[in-house]
Amino acid sequence: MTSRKEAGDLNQSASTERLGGVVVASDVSRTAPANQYPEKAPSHAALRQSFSPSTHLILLQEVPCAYAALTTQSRCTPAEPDPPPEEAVLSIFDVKNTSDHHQKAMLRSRIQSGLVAAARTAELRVAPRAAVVAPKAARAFATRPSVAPRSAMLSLMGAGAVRSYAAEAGGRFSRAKPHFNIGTIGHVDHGKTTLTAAITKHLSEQGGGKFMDYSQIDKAPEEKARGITISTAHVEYETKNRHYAHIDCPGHADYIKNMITGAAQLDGAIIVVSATDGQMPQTREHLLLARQVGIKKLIVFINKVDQVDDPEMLELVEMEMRELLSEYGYEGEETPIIMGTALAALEGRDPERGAAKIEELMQAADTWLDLPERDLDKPFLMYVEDVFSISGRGTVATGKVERGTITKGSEVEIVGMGSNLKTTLTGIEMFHKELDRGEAGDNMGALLRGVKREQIRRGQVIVAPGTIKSAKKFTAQIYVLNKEEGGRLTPFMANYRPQLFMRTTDVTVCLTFPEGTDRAFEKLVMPGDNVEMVGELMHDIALEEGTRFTLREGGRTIGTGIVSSIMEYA
Ligand SMILES: Nc1nc2c(ncn2[C@@H]2O[C@H](COP(=O)(O)OP(=O)(O)OP(=O)(O)O)[C@@H](O)[C@H]2O)c(=O)[nH]1
Repeated sequence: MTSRKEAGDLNQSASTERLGGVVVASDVSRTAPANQYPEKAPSHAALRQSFSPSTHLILLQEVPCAYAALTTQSRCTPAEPDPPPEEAVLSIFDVKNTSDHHQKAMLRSRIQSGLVAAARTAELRVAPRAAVVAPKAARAFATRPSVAPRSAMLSLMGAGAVRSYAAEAGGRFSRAKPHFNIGTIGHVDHGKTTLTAAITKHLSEQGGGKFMDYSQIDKAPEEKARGITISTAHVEYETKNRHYAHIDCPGHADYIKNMITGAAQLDGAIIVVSATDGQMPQTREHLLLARQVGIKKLIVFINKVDQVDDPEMLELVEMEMRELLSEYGYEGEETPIIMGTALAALEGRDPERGAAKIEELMQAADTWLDLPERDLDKPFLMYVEDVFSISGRGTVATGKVERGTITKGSEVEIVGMGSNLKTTLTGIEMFHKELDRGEAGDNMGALLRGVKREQIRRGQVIVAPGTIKSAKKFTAQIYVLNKEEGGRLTPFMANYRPQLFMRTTDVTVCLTFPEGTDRAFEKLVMPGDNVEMVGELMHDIALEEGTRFTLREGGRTIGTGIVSSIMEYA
C-alpha cells in the first residue's frame, strides 16, 4: 500500500488532469525515482487520500489488452479493480520503460480516448445515488447536442437530476426551422467560448433560445482554473431562419481529439482569430481539419478588436486570413470576415463593436453557410457515440444520424467491432423530446429492443440492415501534416502504426504501400506529403469509400485521410 506521503508526491508530480470533477492520474510511474518503477501502482485508497473528498474519482475499468500488457512490462499494475462506484479512481499508468515507440504511442492514444468514455461511465454510476437524494428531480435523458457529457455529469452531481427517457420529460421537438450544426473553432484563448456565450445572449434577447453564460459553457471548475476548454460543449439557439446546435470546440492542443469528434459533426464553423495574435498554429490546424471533415464554408470572427488600436493591424489580420482560407481550399475572397469583440457583446457594452457584430455574424451564418444536403434518401446510418441503460426502458444509443431517415419500429443492424446484430428501434428522442422519425443531421437517442448495454459500443454504427459492412483493410489517400501544422518532424516508413480516428471510434492501423510500389522497403513518407497507402486495422470497423479519418500518434494529429477503396471485409 502506498503511504499518504507517496500519494501526496503523486498528486504533485504525476501529470494529473481534472476532467469535470474526475481526476485523471497519468504517468504515475514518473513519481518513482529513476530506474525504480513501482512494483505495484498506488492503491485506490492511497490515491483517494491525495484528493479532496468532494472530488469525484473514477476507474477506467475496460483496460485494453495492449495497455494491460504494457503496464505489466513496466511493472505497474492497474489500481484495485472494483472500488466502490462513487469513489473509483481513473488511474492511468503511462509506460516509461518500454522501448517500443509505436506501442507507446498507441497506448497514449488509447488513454486519451478512454477519458471521455470513463467520464461517461462515472456519470451513469452516480445516477442511482442521485435518484435516492432527489427522487422527484426533473427527469431528463440528454442527447449530445443539448448537454455535453461533462456538464451532464456535473448537473447530475449538483442537482440530483437523473437520466431518463424523453417520453418522461414530455414535449415534442419542433422542426419548424431548418437545423444547422455550427461550431466555434480556432486557437486556444482566442475567445471561442466567450463568443459562444455572446451569441446565446444576443439571440436570447430576441427570443431565440436561452442565454448560456461563459461558466455554463466552459463548465468544470477545474477547467476554469486552468482556463482551457477540455470537452466540447453543446448549446442550442435560433435565429429567425434557422435552429442551430452550437459546438464550442476546445482549442488546447491536448484536446484536438475532442475537436476532431466535434468538428466531424459540424455543417459549418466560425473560426475565431484574436486580433492581437492573428493566425496561430492551431488556426491552421483547425482549418485543415475543417476541410478534411467536409466543412464546405466558414465564417471568420476577428475577436478582441478592443485590444488593437491600429486599423492597419486589423487589415493585416484580415488579409492573412483570406490568404490562409484560400490556401486550404476555401473561398478566401468571398468568406465573410467580421471584426468585433465577443467580450463587449457578452458584457453588454460597446454595442457597435459588440452586439452589432454578433448580429452581423449570425446574419452571415444564416446566409453564407449553406444548409447541408441531408442525404435523406440514402440508407440510414448513425455513429454510436454513447450508450446508456435507462431503467424500465432498455438500452439507448446516442449519436449523429449521418444519412437517411428512420421511424420508430424500423429494423436496424449494429455493425462494426466484430458485431452485426439485428434489432428493432423502439424509440427516438432529441433535445429531451420524443420524435416518431429521426433524420440525417439529427443528434438523436435510439432506444433499441432487446439489446444489452454490453452488446453495443461507441464506435459501432446503427444502420438500415445490409447497407454497410465492417472492413479491416483498405486503401486511402493520406495527407501527412508538416511541422508547422503540428505534425511529425521526421519521415515514416512502411509498417508505421498510428491510431486511426474515424467519427466516434479509434483503432490502431498498420500503414504499408500498395502492392507494386517501387522499392517500398526503403520508401520514406515525409511530413507534408500526400500519399496513397494501404491500411490494415487492428479490429474491424464500418467503412466505405469516401470515409474520412484522422491519424494521431503520441497525442498529436499527424495526418488525415480518405478511404479510396475497401480491400478486405471483416
Ligand atoms: N479584451 C478582450 N478579451 C476577450 C474578448 N473575447 C474574449 N476575451 C478574453 O480572452 C480570454 C479567452 O477567452 P475564451 O473564450 O476562454 O477563449 P477560448 O478560445 O474559448 O479558449 P479555450 O477554451 O481555452 O480554447 C478570456 O479571458 C476572455 O475574457 C474580447 O473581445 N476582448
